[in-house]
Amino acid sequence: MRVPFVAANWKMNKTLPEALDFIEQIRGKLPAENNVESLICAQSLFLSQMMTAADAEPVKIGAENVFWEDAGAFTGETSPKAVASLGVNYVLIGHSERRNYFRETDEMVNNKVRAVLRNGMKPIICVDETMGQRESNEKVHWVVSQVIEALKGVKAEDAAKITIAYEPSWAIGTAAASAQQAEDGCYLIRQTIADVYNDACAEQVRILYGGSVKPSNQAALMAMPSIDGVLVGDASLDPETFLELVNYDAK
Ligand SMILES: O=C[C@H](O)COP(=O)(O)O
Repeated sequence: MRVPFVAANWKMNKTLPEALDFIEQIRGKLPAENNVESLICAQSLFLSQMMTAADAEPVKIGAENVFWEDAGAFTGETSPKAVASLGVNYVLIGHSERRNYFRETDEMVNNKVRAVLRNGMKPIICVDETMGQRESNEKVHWVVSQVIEALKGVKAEDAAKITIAYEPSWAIGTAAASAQQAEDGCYLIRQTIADVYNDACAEQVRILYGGSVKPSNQAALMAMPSIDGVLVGDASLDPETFLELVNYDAK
């Protein structure tokens, strides 16, 4: 049984006071984590303070990125080992903004996925798709190849710790994919995991949809059989809206 998952990606937004104020505003209003797992991924520089502030709350705090080496001469990078030492559970890997603006390749994504797992954390692997790729008839679907490449060298027992987010960049910050388009992408990802590993593993992996999710379109998305949750950017920045998203099944 996969627990529904609502994950916020704050991206490069909020100062430390704003982040801590957000935690105060959601305090005591979150669903129990065995009903809906909730997560806020924020800038690494204030993860520690957020972890402390949210310690007694069911919401988890995650990172938006890490480097693939644990330590060394990599000025300005964020060590996965250091992030794990804070007690962080989840790390977003391979977000389309990282792939597009910072030229992260499938190989880098794979290295980061393995670094996150090696340090006892859980990766949320984002796979992208442009409208051009969606409409082309390439033999190997773009989404499929990103999943296969991201999971190279990952053992089946670790694969169950992974979450995959289908985030077509044509739907980020613009108009969301329809629930059926989102379902098609998530279904394809689950089939790919079954092909790479097996059906039991594919049944355990949670698959999220991301791209212009709001309280108004969330229910239709989450009703789809292959969609276990949502990864939310803009709409997650407002505490009241975030509460609506995580308490979607209490409406
Ligand atoms: O990680 C989140 C996605 O980039 C979606 O962002 P958005 O909800 O602002 O479209």
